[in-house]
Order: sequence, then C-alpha cells, then structure tokens
Amino acid sequence: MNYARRRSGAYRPLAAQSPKATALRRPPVRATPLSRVAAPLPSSATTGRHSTLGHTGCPTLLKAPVASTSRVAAPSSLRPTRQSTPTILAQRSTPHGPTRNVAAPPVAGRVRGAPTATRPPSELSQLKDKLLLLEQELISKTDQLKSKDDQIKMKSELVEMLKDSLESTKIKLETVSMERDTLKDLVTTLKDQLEQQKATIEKEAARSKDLIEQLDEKEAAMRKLHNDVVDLRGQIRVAVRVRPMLKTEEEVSSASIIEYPSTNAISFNQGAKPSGTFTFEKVFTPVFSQQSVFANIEDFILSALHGYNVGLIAFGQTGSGKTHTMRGGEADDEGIIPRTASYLFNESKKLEATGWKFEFSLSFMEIYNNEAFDLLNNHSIVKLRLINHTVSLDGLTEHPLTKQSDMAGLLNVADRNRKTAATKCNEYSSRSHAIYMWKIKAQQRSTGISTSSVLKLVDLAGSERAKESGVVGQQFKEMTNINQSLSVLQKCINMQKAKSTHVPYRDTKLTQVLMDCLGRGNSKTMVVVNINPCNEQAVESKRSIEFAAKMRETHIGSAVQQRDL
Ligand SMILES: Nc1ncnc2c1ncn2[C@@H]1O[C@H](COP(=O)(O)OP(=O)(O)OP(=O)(O)O)[C@@H](O)[C@H]1O
Repeated sequence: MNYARRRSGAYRPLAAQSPKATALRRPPVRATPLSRVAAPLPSSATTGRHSTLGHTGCPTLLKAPVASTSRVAAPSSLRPTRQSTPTILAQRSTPHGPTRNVAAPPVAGRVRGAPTATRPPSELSQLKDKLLLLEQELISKTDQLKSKDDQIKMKSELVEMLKDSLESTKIKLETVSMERDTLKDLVTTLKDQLEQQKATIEKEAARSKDLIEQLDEKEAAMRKLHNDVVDLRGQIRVAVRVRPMLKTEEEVSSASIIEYPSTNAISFNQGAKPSGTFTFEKVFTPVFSQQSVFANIEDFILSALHGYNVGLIAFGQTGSGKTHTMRGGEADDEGIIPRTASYLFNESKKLEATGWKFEFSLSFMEIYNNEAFDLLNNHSIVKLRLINHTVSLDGLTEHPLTKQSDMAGLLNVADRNRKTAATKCNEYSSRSHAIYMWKIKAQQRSTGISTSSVLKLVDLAGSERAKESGVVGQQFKEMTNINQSLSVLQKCINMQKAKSTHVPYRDTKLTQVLMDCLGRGNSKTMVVVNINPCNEQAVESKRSIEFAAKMRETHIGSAVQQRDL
C-alpha cells in the first residue's frame, strides 16, 4: 500500500504521513542515503524547493528526490548555486511546540566540496524507483526480522516451557523411581512372607495327610471290628441309599423332608409327627457317587474271595435307584455289578502272590412272574429244586470268566434279556428280579486249602401300589407277582427275626434263591435299601426304612468259610 501511494506520486512530508508509514520509512532515510551521498543535497535556498526533515532529523525530498549514492551524478538543476556550504531547511517538530523551520546543520561529506551532478529525469525516476524498491525491500526485511524476532521470542518461551516441563518430568521420574524402589522392597517382603507361608502350609498339609491316614486306618480298623461283631452276631447288614432328585422331580417337588442326623442315621422331618432316627451300617446320602458307594462295600465283597458266601441285595420301591446302584451306567456311572468284576480280578491278583489260585464262573438269571430264566442262555427256563435246605438251579448255564474284559459282553447279553415294561411309576421300570451269581473257586497249593463260595448280587424288582401305578392286564399280573415275592421275603425275614421254626422260603422262587442269604445258610448278607427322596413318596420310603430296620435285627447265623472237603 505504501508502495502504491508512492508510485502515484503523492509524496507528502513525513510529518504529514501516518505514523505507521513514517515508521516504515525511517530506516532508509537515516542510514543509507545520507552516508553515501557524494553530491551535496540541494537546499531550499539553492533550489527554491523545500527540503524537510522528518522527526528523525533526516532530510526528505519533497518532489524530486536526489539520488542517494555517490556514484550517481546529481542533476544540474539541483546543484547549489549560491553557497558552498548549503544549509538545509527542515521542519522539526519539538516535543514542546509546533513544528518550525530550522536551519539544518551541514551534513558532513555530503555538501562540503562534493561535486554536484546533474541527472536526467529518467535517471532520477529510475533512482526513485530503485530507492522505493530498496525501501520496500528494507520494509520487508524489517518485517521478516520482526517476525524472526517474534519467532525467536516464541521459541525461547517454548524452550523455557520445555525446560520447566523437563524439570517437572525429572521430579516425577525421581518420585516414580522412589515408588518403584518401595514396591521392590514390598515385593521382596511379600515373597519372603509367601515362602514362609508356603513352608507352613506344606508342613500343615503333611501333618493333615498323616492325620487323614491315621483316621483312615482307624476307620478301617473300626469297620473290621464292626464287621466281625456283625458276623459274630450273624446279622444282616443294612445300608440305605437315598438317590438325588431327578430334574423333572425338582420342578414339582418341594425340598426333601429326609434328614441325616449322622453318617449312619436317617430320619423324616414330618413336622408335628417326627419319624424318629433310624440307624444302619451306612447311610449313602444323595451326594455319594457310584465310586464312593462301592468303596464302602468292597471289603464286604472281598469276603467272597476269602471263601465266604456273600449276598448283596438292592431293595426298594420302584424308581428308587436299585438298578442304578447295582448295574448303573457307563464309566463313572458304573454300578456295583461291573465294579465287582474289576475289583475281584485285582484283589485275586494280589492274593495270587501268596500262592492262591482263583477260578471264576458267572450265571445270570431273572425271576419274572415267579418263574426263573437264564439271562445268558436265550432266556431259557431254570428249574429250582430244594434239596436239604439248599436250592439247585437246573438248566442255569455257568460261564467261566478268565479275564475281566469279558464281563462287559456277558452283561450286555443279560441286559437284552431282562424284561422291562413302562409303567406310570417309572418309565423303564424293570419287572423282574435279577440275580448275578459268581462262583468262586480258590486254592492254595502250599496249604492244600480250597474253597468254593458264591457271591450273589441281586437287583430286586420294585414294589409299587396298584392304585398309584395304574397298571392293568399283564403288567398288573407282573406287579402282583413282584409284590407277592417281596411280601414273602419280608415275611421270611420277620419270622427269621422272631426265630420261628418254620420260615416260608419255599413260597416263592425269589425266597428259594435267596434262602442261603437270608438265614438258612452260611452267608454274609447286605441289603442296600434304596429311597426315593421326593416328599410325595415319603410314606413308601418310610415303609422301606422300617422294613430295613427289621432286617437289621434279623439273625441269619454266622457265616463260615466254605471249604471244600
Ligand atoms: N444315585 C443316583 N444318581 C443319579 N440318578 C439316579 C440315582 N439313582 C437312581 N437314579 C435315576 O433314577 C431313576 C430310577 O432309578 P432305577 O431305575 O435305578 O430305579 P429302580 O429302583 O431300579 O426302579 P425299578 O424298581 O422300577 O426297576 C433312573 O433314571 C436312574 O438313572
């Protein structure tokens, strides 16, 4: 804008111009033109024109400015004509008063003795343009310098800020490193404490392991003593197993009223009418797994390897878990029957180390509608004959078992042959009594002792009430037979308990087959009474428990080892 004004030729005295314009023009006027001028500048006295000093005190040409370099000859019209020491009249503004014309002091080197050159207007114009360009350049440089200055200022401020920030970061870093050191110390302390606690725990674990082992030993010793007492007394062992509620039952049944006052006791919490507490050899609550149930009875089964007749009978109302307890499912769900096979093989191997040799053979049969059938021989009929208080099973096949893995095949054959029918009470209720018999021959060459014992694992059919089951026709007949055989069984036990001279074992096929287990024989017998946990079945469950209590008091005579003569 300054440039444009100048190009238009509207030159004015600097004092009359805007302060900004004056400021912008100051440097070229003060520095370059005056010091380099070779020819004396024309004064108003010689040229008739006014030369004005701005507030800088430097001369400024009003119309045609003189070239500012010594190399440029001044135009002749501008040469001084009257005096060799020209005086430049300039307007000075004083701080105290208005601007006045003063005689400018002679400028050294500019006027004194300097030749005066006359310059053509075109050259002057060129010079003027050059001067303008230079002024422009100077202004731009000044601006640049100012901006650089600003930048430097900003940068130095930034540097200050960065310094501050660095300082505070340093402080923070020191704090963090102190904290880190503190944490390191803490970690070391905690590690030490952890090590100490580990050592204490290990010590405690070893101690409790010892205690558990001692407890196990004591429990085993107590169980053995108890078994011996039961053997001496010749009683039936009775255990109770309460199954868990099935999912479908949980949805409709309220919390079970069955309670467990101790590890071998059970009671029914019926509010105003408490049932009292029943005590048995063992009470398996719903949390007992198949494996833990077996672990509790394996010693009893071992007696069969030692030459004793052993009978283990699952009893209970329909759907109470008898088949699950005896046969079970696959893998972890395996019941007592398949587990017995692996147990007997393992234990016999141990005894073989002491010179014993064992032979096993299996017979599976079922009693359906008071008839006996061979489960391993196409369901053929088995004839029962009683000879001197001993039952003979004519037609029942015996299957040698030389390796444990053969057991699964035999069980599958028997499963297929078992009669099952659906009823309202239990969808897959088994309708027959299943008896799995092991004949075990043992011989010890060194002593010449040999024994022949029988192990009977019995899964009884479930009792059920005709009214509840709603069965008719063939199933009603089945149910009547089942109930009759079970009621004869109960009668036999009651009479045996009462030491009656006549016990009606002959009345049913089931009681004939179980005769040796229930009294007239030399058998160690255990009954597992299965209980349905649902409150709707509480009456039936209580009836089973009461019968179990009676069985427990039944004297069946002490078992003796079945030595071969
Ligand atoms: N301890 C248990 N854990 C889990 N489920 C069980 C248990 N006992 C029984 N059950 C389940 O309860 C249902 C009835 O059991 P189970 O068939 O063994 O009864 P049951 O007394 O043999 O019946 P029935 O006399 O009519 O043959 C089955 O579905 C079985 O899987």
